[in-house]
Amino acid sequence: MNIAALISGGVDSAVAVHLLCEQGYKPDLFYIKIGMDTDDGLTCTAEEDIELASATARKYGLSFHIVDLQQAYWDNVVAYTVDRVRRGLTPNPDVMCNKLIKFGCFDREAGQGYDKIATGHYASTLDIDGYTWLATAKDPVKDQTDFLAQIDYLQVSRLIFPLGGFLKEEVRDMALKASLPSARRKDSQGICFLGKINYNDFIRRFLGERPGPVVELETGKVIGQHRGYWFHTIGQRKGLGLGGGPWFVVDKNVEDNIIYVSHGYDTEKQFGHSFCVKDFHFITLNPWKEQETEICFKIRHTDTFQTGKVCFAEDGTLQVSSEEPIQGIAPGQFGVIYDKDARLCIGSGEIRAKIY
Ligand SMILES: Nc1ncnc2c1ncn2[C@@H]1O[C@H](COP(=O)(O)OP(=O)(O)OP(=O)(O)O)[C@@H](O)[C@H]1O
Repeated sequence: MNIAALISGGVDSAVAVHLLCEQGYKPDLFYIKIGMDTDDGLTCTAEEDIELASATARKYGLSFHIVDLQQAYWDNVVAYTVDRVRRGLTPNPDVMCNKLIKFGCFDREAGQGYDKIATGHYASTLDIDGYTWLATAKDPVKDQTDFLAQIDYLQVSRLIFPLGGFLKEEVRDMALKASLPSARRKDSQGICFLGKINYNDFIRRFLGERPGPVVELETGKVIGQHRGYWFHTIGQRKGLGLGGGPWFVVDKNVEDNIIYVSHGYDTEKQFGHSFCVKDFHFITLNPWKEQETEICFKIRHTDTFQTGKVCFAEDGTLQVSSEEPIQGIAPGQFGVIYDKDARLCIGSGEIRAKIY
């Protein structure tokens, strides 16, 4: 089998390569460049990544290639991110990077001659009745299926995730035992293009600042000032600069540039019981036969799943409801739906609205 392995310079993808080699495969290794060379302050730690990735390739006698997808990344993922933030929504660049760059543009540029594409994601695949499904990882804390929930059937049926059956500690142990060049490297944090800079600086660069009031939802009282609604997301607690907290962002008025907050950990306003998703994307197929089906779901990257039910409204909108309170439902976030046992990831869609 002909395998292309995506390697980042981090410990996870190096162990994925190690495991493939132990199974007798000789994958070709690919590093994707997505930082912007010409753009001060907005580059990733590419040099160190490339050094460690190529050292792993040398250790196993594998070929190593660099694929430059910087322009595609900026045209697709950065453009999507700025568009959503401008509209007052909460984007998820990692989801779009997987869909459009790692498994989209990469495939068109370099991946086409390969039977399988391997990555160091914590996820797995399961074949059931002749269909391949995206499935969760053994390590619930590291599970990354929520970041993969926009990939399509062609993509999932060609992917392999060698780390799916391991816990993070086991992966770190394997890296140390095999003396991998990246064994002692710290985990990377989220969004690559933000590698070195702060998210607010990134947003400020595109959208500038526009001061406006912070209003207490219950009383209508102005209790502070913000620098632009795009710096704040529903569910946010930190970085509001208000005394006497905790305060949570519970709503935004984009037209009038108002941020609404509510006080206290238990403030009901930060919870909902239901939300709707437009244009829900099924990764493999629609498995729901009943009008209403029990499922698990996530609306952000957490290590626990919530339980609930889904049904389709007449206009094709998917409605997700839960008896447990759902914290910080923010339009733009991906609602990721799993089967009832949180084993299979069924698909995802952007949250349109919280339903009261
Ligand atoms: N720049 C890159 N080039 C090629 N593949 C990448 C790159 N960045 C990430 N990947 C692939 O995507 C997988 C998930 O990346 P992510 O950054 O979300 O997780 P991670 O746990 O930090 O992985 P790692 O420890 O391998 O860096 C990586 O294991 C790797 O296979």
